[in-house]
Amino acid sequence: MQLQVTNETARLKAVILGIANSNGPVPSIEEAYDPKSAEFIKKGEYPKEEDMIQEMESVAAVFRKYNVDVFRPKIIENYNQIFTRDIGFVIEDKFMRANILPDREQEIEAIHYVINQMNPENVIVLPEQCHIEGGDIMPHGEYIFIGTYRGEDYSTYITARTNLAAVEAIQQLFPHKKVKSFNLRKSNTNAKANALHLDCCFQPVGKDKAIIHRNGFLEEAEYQWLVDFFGKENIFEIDAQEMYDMTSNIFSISEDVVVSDRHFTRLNTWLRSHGITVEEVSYREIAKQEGLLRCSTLPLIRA
Ligand SMILES: NC(=O)NCCC[C@H](N)C(=O)O
Repeated sequence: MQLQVTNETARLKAVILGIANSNGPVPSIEEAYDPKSAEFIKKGEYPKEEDMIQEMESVAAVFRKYNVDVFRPKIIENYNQIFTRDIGFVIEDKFMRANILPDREQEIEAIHYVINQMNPENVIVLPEQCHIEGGDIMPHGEYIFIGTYRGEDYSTYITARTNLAAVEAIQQLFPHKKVKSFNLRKSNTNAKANALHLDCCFQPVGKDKAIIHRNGFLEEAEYQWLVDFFGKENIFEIDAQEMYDMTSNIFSISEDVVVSDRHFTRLNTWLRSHGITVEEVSYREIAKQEGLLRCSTLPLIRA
C-alpha cells in the first residue's frame, strides 16, 4: 500500500473507518475519558450500539458511492473502536503509530492487518514519552498543524492527549515541514469548554477555507494566526454550542465533497454556498461520545 496524505481535502482513495459493533456495556462515569460521554452516562442517555452501527454504515455507504477503499478494524469484543482517527495517522508516506490514552491502547491491534500491508520502513512508532493522538494532527501542505496542551498541569487532564515531546518529535521526523502547534483549552468536566483534539475546534475544508472555534484556543495569537493564514473571509466561525455539537468535525472526500451531519444546517448552507457538495448523514448518537466524522476515520491515501 502506497500511503499518501498531505492535507485534509485531497481526493480520498483509501480510509479506515471505525466500527461500533461490540462497543461494550455503558461505561461507568469513572470509566469515561471525555466530559461529553460522562454527561450522557449521567443522564442515562449513552448511545445505543445499534444506532451507532447504523450511523457508521451510512458513512460507509457514502464512501462506496465515491469508490473509496474502506478498511474496518477487526472487532475486539466489548471495546470501543469508533474513533479510529486517534490511534494512528499518515503524514506523506509514513504511518505514525500513536501513543494514545492507556484506556484506548488495544485499539491498534485491530488494524494490524492494514499496517501489515504497508512498507515496514514507513511505519513509525514514537518514543513512549511522546503522547499523541491523530485528532490533534493535521498535515496542511508545507505545514503540520498540531493541537497540544502546554500547561504544567498536563497530567491532570485526561482530555490532554498530545504533549510537547510529541510536537518536537514530529518536527524532527519531518524537518522539511513547518510544524505549528496550538495550545488548546481543556476541561475534564465541561464539554462546551473542552477542545478534546484540534479537530474538535478547527478543520480546513474546500480549497482555501476553514471552520474554527475561537475559545477552543488558549492563545488568542494562535487563533488569530489561523484566521490570518486562511483570510477572514474564508473562515466559518462556530460558537461553543457548535463546538459541543462537533461542527468542526466533518470529513472531506475531496475539495468539492464533504460528509457532514444533517443537523449542521448553518454549516451545510455555507458549504453549499461555496459550491461544495454536502453528503448528509446523521451522527447524533456518536456525537454523544465527543467525536464525529473526522474522529471516526483514518485516511490512508489522498491523492
Ligand atoms: N479526534 C477526536 O476528537 N476523537 C474523539 C475521541 C472521543 C473519545 N471519547 C475520547 O475521549 O478519546
